[in-house]
Amino acid sequence: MTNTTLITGVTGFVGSHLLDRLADSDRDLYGVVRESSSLEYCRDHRADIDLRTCNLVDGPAVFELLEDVAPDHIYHLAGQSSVKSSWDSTYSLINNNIVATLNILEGVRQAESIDPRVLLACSSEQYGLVDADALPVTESMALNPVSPYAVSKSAVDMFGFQYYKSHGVKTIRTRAFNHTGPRRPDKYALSDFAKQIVEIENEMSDSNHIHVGNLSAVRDYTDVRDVVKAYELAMCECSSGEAYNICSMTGYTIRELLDRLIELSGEDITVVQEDERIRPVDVPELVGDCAKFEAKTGWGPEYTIKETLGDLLQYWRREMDV
Ligand SMILES: Nc1nc2c(ncn2[C@@H]2O[C@H](COP(=O)(O)OP(=O)(O)O[C@H]3O[C@H](CO)[C@@H](O)[C@H](O)[C@@H]3O)[C@@H](O)[C@H]2O)c(=O)[nH]1
Repeated sequence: MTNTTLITGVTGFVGSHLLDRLADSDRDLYGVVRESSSLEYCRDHRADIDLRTCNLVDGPAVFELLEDVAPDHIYHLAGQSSVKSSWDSTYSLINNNIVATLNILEGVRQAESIDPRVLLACSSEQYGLVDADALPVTESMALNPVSPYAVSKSAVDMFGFQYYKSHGVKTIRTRAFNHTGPRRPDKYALSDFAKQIVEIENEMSDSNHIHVGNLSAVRDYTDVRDVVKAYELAMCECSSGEAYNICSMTGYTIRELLDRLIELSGEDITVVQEDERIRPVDVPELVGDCAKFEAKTGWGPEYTIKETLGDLLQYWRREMDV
């Protein structure tokens, strides 16, 4: 039995927080990185993480990596995660989300010497259009994806189920609802808003205008640090072949969350909607029910939304310290 964890997407937002969480564990840690990835974060946090360069779309390279590392835990976090840009990158999503996942599942199936648990990072976006009276959504809800991103994640989720049923690959499918926190890239709503607010605070902006998209959408936010805790619990305590929602069970409009960020800053700000930030379809309301996951692991979010938003602003203040 090995004691080896492999993390794909380790240099990404969620990957970096998972690394913070696992850094002091007694497990051997391996990370998969692309040629172009920035490695400083990993090296700063865990000098002895073994980083392997591998293109996950390259099947034979993935098979070789799995044989070589021989993990008993695989956190598969890598992939394209932006819903907004997915309408412009549908073909590359097929590769980076679906083919990459298949390579891992197939590699695990073919490898004779390993039988790891594989956490697949799936998404609430897969539920897509849900009737208001069906909220909060449970895992048994039908998937009605409306973005290319959500279609790709639905395929990842379904392959996870299929590989478990057909081949006994020990997949655990986590369906995380929205999450944010320090280090969140600014292509996502709250981090984008927090960055714009800090630019106004620092007088780096020509005006006190904040540019936004659709503020009426309702989303269920969890702090990324609570999400990676949930991922670790899912890996260690959840049942193979199952899907688990990870969420706060509370919905806010994006407008409410923007207002809270503005209030935390104290700046006088004018909100301006931009057409190019509006999506072809935006799921109106996504609030989850994570009773299944709670019952299995005892997990619940620890960070309040106020702490998360405050830490997000602080992150951008540090990043843009002028
Ligand atoms: N990005 C962005 N979104 C905006 C803006 N203004 C309003 N929104 C709205 O804010 C909501 C959240 O958008 P994002 O932060 O871009 O996240 P997402 O599309 O919900 O996707 C994220 O959450 C999923 C569920 O966990 C993840 O699966 C996905 O990878 C991503 O992290 C959407 O309804 C979007 O239309 C804006 O200026 N920028």
